[in-house]
Amino acid sequence: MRLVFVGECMVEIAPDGAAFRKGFAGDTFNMAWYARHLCPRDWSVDFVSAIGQDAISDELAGFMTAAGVGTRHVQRHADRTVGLYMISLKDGERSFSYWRSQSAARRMAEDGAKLEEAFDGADLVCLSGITLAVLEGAGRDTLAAALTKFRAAGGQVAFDPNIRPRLWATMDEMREVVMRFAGLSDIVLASFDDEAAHFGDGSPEDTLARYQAAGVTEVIVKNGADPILGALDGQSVTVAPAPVARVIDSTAAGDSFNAGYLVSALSGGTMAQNIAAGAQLSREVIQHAGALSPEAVAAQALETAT
Ligand SMILES: O=C(O)C(=O)C[C@H](O)[C@H](O)CO
Repeated sequence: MRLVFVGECMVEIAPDGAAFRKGFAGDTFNMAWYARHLCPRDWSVDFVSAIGQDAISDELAGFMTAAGVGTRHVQRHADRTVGLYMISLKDGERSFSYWRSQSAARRMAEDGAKLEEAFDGADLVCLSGITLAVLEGAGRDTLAAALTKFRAAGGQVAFDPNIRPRLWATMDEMREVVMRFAGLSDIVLASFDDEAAHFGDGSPEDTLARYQAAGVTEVIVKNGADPILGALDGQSVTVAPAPVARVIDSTAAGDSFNAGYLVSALSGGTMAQNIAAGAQLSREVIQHAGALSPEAVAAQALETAT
């Protein structure tokens, strides 16, 4: 299997006791990182993005490579560098501050031929609403064309709308772009609180129905600590996640869920198994600080083995 994730990875400044810890993260990279840790060794996981040519960009590229995520399709731009974000925590619930308006990643979809080359031969291409929000110029159209070609050749597209209002010029634009790319996707992994707040959905079933109406065959509606709803080809399931005594940092809850779900699905799991795999990893991740947690991966492996 070959999995390709498209998006932006930034420097992450995460609270660590009274100090802060520097890391690297960004929603689709988080998915790639967790997928790489979960999937069989002979699968490949690649990241498509753009970074700079400075020291911090070199460090980021080295971090990706060390994690086993392929950087062959990460472009390097001399006149830009990587974005940065900081996590603030209140009772375990995260909020973000961003310094990314000029990041290199905004230029990742300038060249359609490069995208097509990156997607060629992949089984799954995964992107998010954040990927779309940051693209400059004609990037969205270029990406849409490459995804269309990839699907026509038999590939599957997974999409998490991951709505970050501050990254969009207007909410109308966000809604239009999210529904356009949902229409180019086979799998949508949505979060009910975002969808309720920005699309006015009254229930997870409303979210499911809206994406099904856009032509998506596989829809998952995550819902925090509440039951997760999934539907594939008209059959739906609901899975209740196990409760967590204390949430330390909810950053990457949805990203890790997606990784667990997608690796399980590509391994031939049933929808209920795939949702359970996603929920189990996400449960570990929110009990650790920062987006990327080797401890959460280790705890997940232990739980799976026992
Ligand atoms: O908010 C973003 O753009 C990020 O990618 C930062 C976080 O790692 C991500 O949101 C967690 O899901």
